[in-house]
Amino acid sequence: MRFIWHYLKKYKKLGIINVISVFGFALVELGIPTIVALMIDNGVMNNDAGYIYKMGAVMITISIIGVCGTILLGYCCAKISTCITRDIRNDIFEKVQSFTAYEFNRFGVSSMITRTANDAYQIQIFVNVLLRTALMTPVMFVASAFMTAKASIPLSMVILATIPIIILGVVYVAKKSKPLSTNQQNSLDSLNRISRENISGIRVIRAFHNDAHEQDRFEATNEQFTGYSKKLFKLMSLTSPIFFLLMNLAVLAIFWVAAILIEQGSLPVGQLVAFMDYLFHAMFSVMLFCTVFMQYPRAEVSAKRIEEVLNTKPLVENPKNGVKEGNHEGTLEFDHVTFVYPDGEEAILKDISFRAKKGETIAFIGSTGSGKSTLVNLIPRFYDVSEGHIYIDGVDLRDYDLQALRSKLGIIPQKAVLFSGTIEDNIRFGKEHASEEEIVEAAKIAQGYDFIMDKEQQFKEEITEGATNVSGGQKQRLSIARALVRKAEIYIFDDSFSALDFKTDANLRKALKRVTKDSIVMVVAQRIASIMDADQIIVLNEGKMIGHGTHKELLKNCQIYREIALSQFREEELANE
Ligand SMILES: Nc1ncnc2c1ncn2[C@@H]1O[C@H](COP(=O)(O)OP(=O)(O)OP(=O)(O)O)[C@@H](O)[C@H]1O
Repeated sequence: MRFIWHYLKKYKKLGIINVISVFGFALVELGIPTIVALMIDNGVMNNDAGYIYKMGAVMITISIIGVCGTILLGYCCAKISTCITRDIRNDIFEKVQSFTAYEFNRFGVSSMITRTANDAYQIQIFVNVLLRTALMTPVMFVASAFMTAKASIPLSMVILATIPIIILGVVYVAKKSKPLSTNQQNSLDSLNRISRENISGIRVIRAFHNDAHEQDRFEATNEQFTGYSKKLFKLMSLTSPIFFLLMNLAVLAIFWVAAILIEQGSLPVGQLVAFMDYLFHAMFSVMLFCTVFMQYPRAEVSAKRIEEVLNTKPLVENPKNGVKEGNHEGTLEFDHVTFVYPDGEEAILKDISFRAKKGETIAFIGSTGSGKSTLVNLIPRFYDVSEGHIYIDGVDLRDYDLQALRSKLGIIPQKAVLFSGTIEDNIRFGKEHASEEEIVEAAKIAQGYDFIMDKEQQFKEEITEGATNVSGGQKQRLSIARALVRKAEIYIFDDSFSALDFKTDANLRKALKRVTKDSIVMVVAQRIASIMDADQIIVLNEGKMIGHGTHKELLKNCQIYREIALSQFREEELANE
């Protein structure tokens, strides 16, 4: 409830209008039966047509006020509940932006989507019901209970007897529905995860003939989700008929007592009609309140799941008053860096030290799993070092404002990711206000210009979801162009040349040389040919630097580098270098 209150506070004005319309609505709902009673007892019984017309006019006026109140109430409830859901979604999205891979792994992408969409929607439903009924029902209940007691004390006693039974029933339903709601939301997470995996991995599933297995897996989880949903709906749908049964029994008892009272002459007929109306409102208020109470556990589960995301402290935090610029020398330095993944035990990088300056290309090579990607991922602070320091222009990365730090970098990740939109949009992602010339130049350096011009719409060609209408190499070239357009101080090519053919790779490196004179270029590669021109090459093995030098130096003094080189070139080719 604290969570919902936190968001409700923002909409105070609408909340006040909501409360006023609730009171107006209650006044109208209870005013009509009073007028009907007066009409019957004073007008019909005394044959006074003038009195009936007068009361009829009052009734119409009150009804019009009632309609206006109801419309206003509906408007306020809808506006507040949808705005709150929008705010929650925005907050989740903003929070998720600050997450590192560790937090993503902790929640899972599918669960994060369910929390943003489905859990936020559960809150919307609850807030809507809460504003519409939770405020109205106590008002209606107290007022109609007062009116029923005023109309007839003996008849009111009959209703009083049914209330404890209703309360007990509601508490029982609320207790039962909470674990069911938790299980339902968790199985929805699993269902989304399997759907996601199946849709994105459809080609692999088909290639391995695993369609039937995946179908079974999906059906089992779907069955589980349906099971929990059915139980929950059953529980909810049973409450309504049982409640009406109770209400009808109470009505029966009331008529029985009323018949005796009328016969004794102590209850006028008009009072009975009004009483039945008050009773209906009182009971209906209780029922509506029960609905809020029964929906509360579901909303509570969703609120907890959302709060879990919002209260997560990311491993990497933006420092307050972070440094925006260093000494402008154009240097990058690793100083005795050791790194252990947050959920790991062993160090993946051990005591790494090197220095690079602008205009230089520094390359990293080593067997798979030796820590190359981990090393370059420390520069944009996807993770923080466990020991040691990394400096850019003499400033420790942890002291930089995160946005300022990342704006210095042009990253080309191992797996190229493109977004839906045009080719131009995707390149512009690197620099929002890039001119057309800059975009074309970036595409040319990335060796992407020719294939872009071959497309029907050229730079305006739409990239489909999942970038299925471009090849692996084309995707990679677009992601290189996206990084180049920002004219970064440090470029990080994380095995980005592997999807390119040898000729394109060579042309790209040649073109890069021209435009990266004032930048540091970091290249992670598997192919010696891609890095042999680098100013420094670092050879990694099980997280340790086992070689550091130029291609020629390493051929002479690093056994592992020589072995890698010999696996890709003949001895004579290396000798001719
Ligand atoms: N998020 C993570 N949590 C825990 N361990 C990880 C994580 N990411 C990578 N690792 C481990 O860290 C080690 C180094 O991985 P990394 O991706 O840096 O290697 P690499 O040299 O880039 O390999 P490749 O050439 O195959 O890309 C591997 O043993 C890997 O299993």
